[in-house]
Amino acid sequence: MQTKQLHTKVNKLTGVLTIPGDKSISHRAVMFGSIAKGKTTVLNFLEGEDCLSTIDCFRKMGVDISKESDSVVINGRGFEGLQEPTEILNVGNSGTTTRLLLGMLAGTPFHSCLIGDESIAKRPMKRVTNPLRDMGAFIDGREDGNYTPISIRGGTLKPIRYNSPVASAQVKSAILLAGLQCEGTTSVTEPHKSRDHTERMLRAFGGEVEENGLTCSINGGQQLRGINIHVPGDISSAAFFLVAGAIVPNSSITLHRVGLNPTRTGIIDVLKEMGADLTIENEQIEHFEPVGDINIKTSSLKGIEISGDIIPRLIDEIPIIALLATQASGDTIIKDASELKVKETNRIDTVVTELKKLGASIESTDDGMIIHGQTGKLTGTTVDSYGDHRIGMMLAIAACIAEGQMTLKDPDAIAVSYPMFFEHLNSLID
Ligand SMILES: O=C(O)C1=C[C@@H](OP(=O)(O)O)[C@@H](O)[C@H](O)C1
Ligand SMILES: C=C(OP(=O)(O)O)C(=O)O
Repeated sequence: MQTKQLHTKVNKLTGVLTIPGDKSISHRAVMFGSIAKGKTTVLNFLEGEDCLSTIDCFRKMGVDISKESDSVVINGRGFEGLQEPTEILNVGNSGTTTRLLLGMLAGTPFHSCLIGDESIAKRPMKRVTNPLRDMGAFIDGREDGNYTPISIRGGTLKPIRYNSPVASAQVKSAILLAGLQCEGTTSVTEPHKSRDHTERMLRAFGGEVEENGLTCSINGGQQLRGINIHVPGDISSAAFFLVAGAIVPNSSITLHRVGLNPTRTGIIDVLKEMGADLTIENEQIEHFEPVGDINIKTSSLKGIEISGDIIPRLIDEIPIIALLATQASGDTIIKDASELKVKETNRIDTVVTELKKLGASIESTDDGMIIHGQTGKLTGTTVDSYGDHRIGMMLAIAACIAEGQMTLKDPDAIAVSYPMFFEHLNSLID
């Protein structure tokens, strides 16, 4: 197992960063580009391992995808251009690849088999395989199609009206992508609004999707056309530096061209409510997603409650929010977040275990955690990412305010979403 010595107790973090491309949007750009007709050019594509897994899967289905100096170019030939893969499709560590791909393959007239890494093999897939079976796909896998390896043979699909028990963009997107391949109207209703990148991108590719409150509907048989996309910086990656800027003394960090899609900006709302010194400039819509520049300075913070509708808007940021809360006065209570248990790790357990090792006062609850802020200094020790990129990055930011030495096990996991993370962090350290 690889380990990395982390920078501890840094004096300040200052500088400007351009955050790498959004992971959710990069996945979708390759997927929609593959099922559209014509050329799609993607600028600022995230070269993280998860998105590379998506490219690899579509190449195995015969899609011509090339990497140019500053872009990825996809020559789409429509759904009918996808070919039966002769090899297993390896989704790596990526839940988004697995679930959206299953939605696409639900209607393709061939067989495919999906495998991934150890973490993917533990993530529940029935949330998509059940509704896709109801639509007419033939699916098998471990525990009746709940876990990879999963094999799928596309069928002649019929539309459904699906009431999703979870607010999940992966579930919503999988069903909409299957709905695109059947006659009639398919709709998905979710308990809270999840990220809407699929809906925005479908429209940008010339498709139509209706949104009515918490329900999204799509008509089958639409033909998408290739487009040019400039992927915004990933707010989920920016979050690590937003928190770092707020908690490291004497800091001021500016992040350029960060995606500010309202279904993703829960982290900004939380930082502001906790009292962070944060400003946003140059807000504009680029292509079909809002972007802007964010500045954050060392801040005096107070604990808050985070629950309900905001949870899907910051679900991937909860590990770094937990660290933020250790530096705030009073308690921060995170509720309604049991989805954390089915991410790359059980993020309630891994966050609480690792922050406790550093001396934080934090406890897990059934659907979240309670953090008692400012109860003492964090002290360096050996910590573990458990192969989860977001846990690894949270711990590297924790090191910046910890005393003593700190070693991170399995730092390479970070390349899943942010291969340049340590270069970017080092560039801000005095
Ligand atoms: O659709 C997407 O791109 C994603 C949706 C979220 O998952 P869920 O749909 O499971 O909430 C998120 O946690 C994941 O990182 C990316
Ligand atoms: C949960 C995540 O991604 P995925 O579901 O695509 O593995 C994440 O990036 O935090």
